[in-house]
Amino acid sequence: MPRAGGARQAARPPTGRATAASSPVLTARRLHAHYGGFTALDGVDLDVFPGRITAVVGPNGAGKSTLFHCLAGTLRPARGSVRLGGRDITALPAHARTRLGVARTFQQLAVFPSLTVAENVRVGAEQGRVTDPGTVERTLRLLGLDGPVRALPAAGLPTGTLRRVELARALAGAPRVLLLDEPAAGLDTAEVAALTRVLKALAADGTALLVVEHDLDLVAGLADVVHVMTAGRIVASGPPGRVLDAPGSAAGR
Ligand SMILES: Nc1ncnc2c1ncn2[C@@H]1O[C@H](COP(=O)(O)OP(=O)(O)OP(=O)(O)O)[C@@H](O)[C@H]1O
Repeated sequence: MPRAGGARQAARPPTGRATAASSPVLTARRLHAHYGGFTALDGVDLDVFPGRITAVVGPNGAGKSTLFHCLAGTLRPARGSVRLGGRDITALPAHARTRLGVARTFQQLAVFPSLTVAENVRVGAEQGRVTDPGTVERTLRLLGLDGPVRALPAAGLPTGTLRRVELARALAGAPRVLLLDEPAAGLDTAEVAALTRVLKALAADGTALLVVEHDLDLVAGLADVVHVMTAGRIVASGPPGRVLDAPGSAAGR
């Protein structure tokens, strides 16, 4: 992945346009979710700010994916609310949230194998908040997909490239909020470094990012604020240096 232009060197504190945006764009309040009799989310509050990278970490089974699904609209919480800007979107399905500017990537890659790279990205543009052909080209360039690879079918491309295609697809609709589920899964060290630069550049440009990630070193180098989940609750929040390295941290670094 090529260097993204304008990437910030440091993620903290937010700079540029982001500084003025002090109110959260996406908020979750008192979210509860159950699977049968099992409580997976037990009153989660979360704020996602424009121009910042917010990370959620925690041990297996903590409820991270359940929270992610509630934000993306693929799971309805039993109680609590999700708001985008001032609007209550708790009852809106995923595609309606995408239209309003909440884009996501998937832990299991989700691209159309028979479509080319550029066609996949165009699909994302059509599903998003803004349909602007220029956005597709800009996004392909940002992710280093504007060379010959743009005309190749997605089927058979390496994981690192497909992760970029998926990210490009999510970005092509010019989202206000980008939800990333394990974005570094399957990437090598160089690809993770390149991904980090792209995500920081997006945040510097004002996008709100939420990352659910197992790789705590990536989170340490990426996030402005980290929330640690355990047993369906957020048990610690703060800058990565404070939260991840705290003695006995539930983040487990
Ligand atoms: N569809 C389901 N049916 C029943 N239980 C589920 C279901 N999905 C998740 N759970 C349970 O809910 C709890 C939270 O799961 P969740 O996947 O949200 O955790 P997680 O923090 O994302 O874990 P991981 O890091 O392993 O992905 C776990 O105990 C899990 O077994």
